[in-house]
Amino acid sequence: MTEDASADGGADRPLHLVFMGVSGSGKSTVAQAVRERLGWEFAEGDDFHPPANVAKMRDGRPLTDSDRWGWLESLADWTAERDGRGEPTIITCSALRKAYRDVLRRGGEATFFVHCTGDKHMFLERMSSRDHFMPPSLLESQLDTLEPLQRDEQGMDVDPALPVDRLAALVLARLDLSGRPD
Ligand SMILES: Nc1ncnc2c1ncn2[C@@H]1O[C@H](COP(=O)(O)OP(=O)(O)OP(=O)(O)O)[C@@H](O)[C@H]1O
Ligand SMILES: O=C(O)[C@H](O)[C@@H](O)[C@H](O)[C@H](O)CO
Repeated sequence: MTEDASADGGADRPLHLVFMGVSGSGKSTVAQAVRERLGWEFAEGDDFHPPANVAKMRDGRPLTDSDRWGWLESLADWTAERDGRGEPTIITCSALRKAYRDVLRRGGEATFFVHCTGDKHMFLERMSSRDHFMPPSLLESQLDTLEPLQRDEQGMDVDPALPVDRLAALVLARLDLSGRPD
C-alpha cells in the first residue's frame, strides 16, 4: 500500500498524475482515458525521448540510467512550468525506479503515480500485436529495472487486465475527482 493523496496535494497545489509501468503495461491507454475525462494538459513521455534513445530501443538495446536522466528532467521541467501556473497535468512515463520518480516529483509538490502492473504474458502479447518502436524483447529488461511504488510514495496500483473505462473510473474515484459526463 502507498500513501493516499488528496486531489490538491493538501496545499492547494495542482495535481500531477504520472501513469507509470513497464512497456506495454497500458499506461498511455489509461492516461488517455483519464485525460478525456479531466481535460488536463497531457504529455506522452515517449515524445520527450531524444532520437538516440528511440534508436537504441528500436535496436533492442535497453536504456541505461544515463540515457534516462535528461529525459526525466525534461518531463519534470514540462510539469514544473505548468505547476508554476497552477495547472494540473497528466503524463506517461515508465518511471521504473524510485530515483527516476524522485526526478519527476521535482515537477510539482502534488505528484501522484498510477502504476499499471500485472501479468507480463499479457503485456508481451499486447506488445506483439501493436505497431510500436519498442520491441517485445525489451520487456524483460524493463521488469528487471522496475522498482514498485514504495510505502512513502503517493500513488496507486491498477491492473491493466481490467477494461480501460473501469481503470479510468478507479483512478478518478481514488482521487475524488469527477470527470466530464460522457
Ligand atoms: N486495459 C486494457 N485493455 C485492453 N487492451 C489494452 C488495455 N490497456 C492497454 N491495452 C492495449 O495494450 C497495448 C499496450 O498499451 P499501451 O501502448 O497503452 O502501453 P504503454 O505502457 O503505454 O506502452 P509503451 O510504454 O511501450 O508505449 C496497446 O495495444 C493497447 O491498446
Ligand atoms: O524507460 C524506458 O526504458 C523507456 O521509457 C521505455 O519504457 C519506453 O519509452 C517505452 O516503454 C516505449 O514506449
